[in-house]
Amino acid sequence: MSPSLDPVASNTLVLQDVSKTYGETVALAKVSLVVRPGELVVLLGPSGAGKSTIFRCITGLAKPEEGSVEVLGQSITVLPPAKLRLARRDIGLIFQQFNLIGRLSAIKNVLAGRLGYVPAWRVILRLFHTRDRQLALANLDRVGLLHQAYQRANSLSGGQQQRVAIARVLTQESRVVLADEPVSSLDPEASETVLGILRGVCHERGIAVLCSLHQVDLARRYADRIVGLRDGRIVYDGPTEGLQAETLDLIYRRNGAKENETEDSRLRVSA
Ligand SMILES: Nc1ncnc2c1ncn2[C@@H]1O[C@H](COP(=O)(O)OP(=O)(O)OP(=O)(O)O)[C@@H](O)[C@H]1O
Repeated sequence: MSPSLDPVASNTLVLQDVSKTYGETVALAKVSLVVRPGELVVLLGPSGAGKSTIFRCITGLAKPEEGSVEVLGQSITVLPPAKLRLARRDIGLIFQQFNLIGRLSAIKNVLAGRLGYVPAWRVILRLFHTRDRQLALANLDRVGLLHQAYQRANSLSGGQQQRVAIARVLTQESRVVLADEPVSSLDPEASETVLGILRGVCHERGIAVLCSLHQVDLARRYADRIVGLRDGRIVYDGPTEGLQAETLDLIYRRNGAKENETEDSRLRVSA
């Protein structure tokens, strides 16, 4: 079924035939994918495959030459700047390097998730409503950090900082979350904790999560669905069980797999 014809997906994240080039480099070639509410989709692909470009197209930071990107039914590719800013409120971002303000407490970082909702003067004076503070505390509790709410962010471990970043997107009340290599700088134990929480909140709150990873074993264990990207093209879209050696060869082009796969050689399994 074409992604845009799926009635559930029309309400979350839909990319259809998205192409993006940088000079001679084809970063994305006719990429179509859907992330539904409460679904954690992991993007796998070697360096340069186009994962970050997908994220930039979804947030409107990169403009595709062709195709459309829809977030919660709004077409990001054609929104005027003021409306794009509003639409971005629905897109929570989780980065490899956490992007917290280190000298501020965990709760102040989490409250930053409300910035799109409160007037600028309240932000400058740091006057958040009680409801916002309660929401921030509840979300810190959800990620297991309530007792560290007033600790400076830069005194927390990497795993704890990433959990603060998750609490921030929950406080933003984003219905779409993009996580760009969220565990790349974490040790194995913290990686498991962070991905477990991300999957938990995705399922509990019906958030559509698109998450890029470089660790195939983690993708297998935490994803609801895998999208494999190679040279800007989707070469696999299907369940985690389909991530066998043959599929990994296609994504990572190992064992002498051909340099130029044709359209027919792509493996596309419906989820
Ligand atoms: N601003 C840019 N200018 C020129 N080329 C770019 C730019 N951004 C990305 N590219 C190119 O587009 C292709 C896709 O890059 P992208 O960063 O999306 O890959 P990636 O899968 O996120 O890689 P990584 O896993 O290393 O982060 C690469 O060939 C890259 O060099």
